[in-house]
Amino acid sequence: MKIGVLGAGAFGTALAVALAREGQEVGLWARDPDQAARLQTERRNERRLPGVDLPETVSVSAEIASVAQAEILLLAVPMQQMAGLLIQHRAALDGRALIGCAKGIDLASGRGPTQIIGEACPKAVPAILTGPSFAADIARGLPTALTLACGDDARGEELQGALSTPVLRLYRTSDTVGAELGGALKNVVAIAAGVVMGAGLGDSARAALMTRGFAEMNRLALALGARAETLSGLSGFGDLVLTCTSTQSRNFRFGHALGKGEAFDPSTTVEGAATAKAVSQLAKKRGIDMPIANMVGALVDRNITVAEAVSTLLARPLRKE
Ligand SMILES: NC(=O)C1=CN([C@@H]2O[C@H](COP(=O)(O)OP(=O)(O)OC[C@H]3O[C@@H](n4cnc5c(N)ncnc54)[C@H](O)[C@@H]3O)[C@@H](O)[C@H]2O)C=CC1
Ligand SMILES: O=C(CO)COP(=O)(O)O
Repeated sequence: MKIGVLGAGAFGTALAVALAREGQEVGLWARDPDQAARLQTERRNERRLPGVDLPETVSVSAEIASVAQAEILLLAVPMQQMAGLLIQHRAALDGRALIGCAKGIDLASGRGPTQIIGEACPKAVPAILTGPSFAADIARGLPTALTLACGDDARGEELQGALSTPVLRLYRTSDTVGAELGGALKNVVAIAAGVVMGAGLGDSARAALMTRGFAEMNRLALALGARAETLSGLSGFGDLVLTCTSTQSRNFRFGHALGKGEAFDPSTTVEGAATAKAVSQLAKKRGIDMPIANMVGALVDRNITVAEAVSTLLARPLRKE
């Protein structure tokens, strides 16, 4: 089955490499014609995925219409760009199996990837691929387990089969809400974990933060219709552990810089920054308590200092676990 990957950043390139290595024919779309031409001739994406060669079965193009002819399309662009991309290229994309790979909530609409896909492309089959997986690990062929969520379970099963490889193991669910909220919310908690470590508060504080962050993730996700077991799976708990404990995570590193009072490269994709604000808005509307997400949103906007954020969290009333 031919696969198209839209977005030639770290994750899109890594997925293209992993699938092509198994003999799949993969079209990779880069919106910038110069970048597409460079990737096609140099066979490397040194900026986003250094040191990894593109297999011969990956063809790179800046023409979305040709890549969009594939049976399965993976959308590997940042969350805040996804709605615009789908609307701009609706004619080429509607009616296809569109698998969102972004981990976030759209700040303008409060929606996650599958809802954004469904609204922009009503005839598409929306799905999401998420779970603990650094692009660099996938590209190196290291073993990785992911969650593929599709509301139509029969289509989900087809996609699971088409996108699994011996080292890329996809588990399947029909709980798209849980899968996308797990991936989005863990990025917010990963920023907070980075802040804790950057500010020198220690491993015990990070463990406490992760645990209370997980409680917060569940609170919002269950209120929005997610299943608890999805949040306890790869897309929630699994990815929370990965991103809160690894310096490979950009969200963690961004938080670490905040905690240390250091600058951070603004061109780096940090999904949890906008998503913290989107989450705070969603939670506020529903009267759900999300103290960690609120703090991360305030820190990102520089409305509060790290010291104030920590003392506010520690001063909350004592309560039952
Ligand atoms: N890098 C990783 O390890 C993983 C990333 N993800 C998710 O994948 C998504 C993308 O992340 P990365 O690839 O890592 O980011 P990245 O920053 O490496 O690449 C993003 C790419 O999207 C392109 N892009 C941005 N707006 C676009 C638009 N409107 N049209 C076309 N292309 C556009 C950029 O040019 C860039 O090539 C994020 O939501 C991230 O959370 C998920 C799992 C792992
Ligand atoms: O989602 C990821 C790993 O599962 C990648 O995390 P970062 O976006 O924080 O680098």
